[in-house]
Amino acid sequence: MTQDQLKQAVAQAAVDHIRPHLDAKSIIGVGTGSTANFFIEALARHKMEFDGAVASSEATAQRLKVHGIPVYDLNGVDALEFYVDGADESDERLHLIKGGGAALTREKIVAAVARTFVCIADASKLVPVLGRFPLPVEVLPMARSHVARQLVKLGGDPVYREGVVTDNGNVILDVHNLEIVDPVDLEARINAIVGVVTNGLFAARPADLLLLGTADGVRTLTR
Ligand SMILES: O=C[C@H](O)[C@H](O)[C@H](O)COP(=O)(O)O
Repeated sequence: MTQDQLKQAVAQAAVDHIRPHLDAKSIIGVGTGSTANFFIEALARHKMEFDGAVASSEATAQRLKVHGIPVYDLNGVDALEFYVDGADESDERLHLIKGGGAALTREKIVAAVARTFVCIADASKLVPVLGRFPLPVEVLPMARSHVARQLVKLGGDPVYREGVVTDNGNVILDVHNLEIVDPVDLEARINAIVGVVTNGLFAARPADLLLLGTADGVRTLTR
């Protein structure tokens, strides 16, 4: 199976998981990236079964609209039962690294509102210890050098993601070579640096369910 087929399989599994819980008033949180895009395609086939979606990026909002799914502003939404999104890495406890597509801040906000965060990923994303994937940190542009110096003090090698501006008008530092022994602690320490908007560790609020695409089928991991 190709990686895209694995992503398609988990996207379909996520739709199968949430469908029994949908009604005409349901609004679904939708993530960003290639795996989330497969989810949008699969979800669109059932667009008459729910009300609409909240998007974690401008790109996702655009794609949802193209598929005929109404997009709502998160501020007007009281509750989200589900948030479905991919990840760059997950450990067995469903702590994640996200932000390879620079959408981490809005993703973290939508995930915080959702009651259930369903993560969808192909098997290559499951790792024993987080950190092989460089950790994305969204930073206010004027604080870039200051934040980079603080990240070096934490043991990382930050690299400015040239040419990338987030949907929020900020920049990204990708932090290489971090030893992520305690993801919850590191998430909080990086977020405490002045100028950081947020970082791509989803550890204080991990996924609730990981649907993992493997050659033998979709594996379900829970916390
Ligand atoms: O900013 C992007 C997101 O965190 C994505 O969910 C993550 O990068 C995974 O993307 P993909 O499904 O394309 O591997």
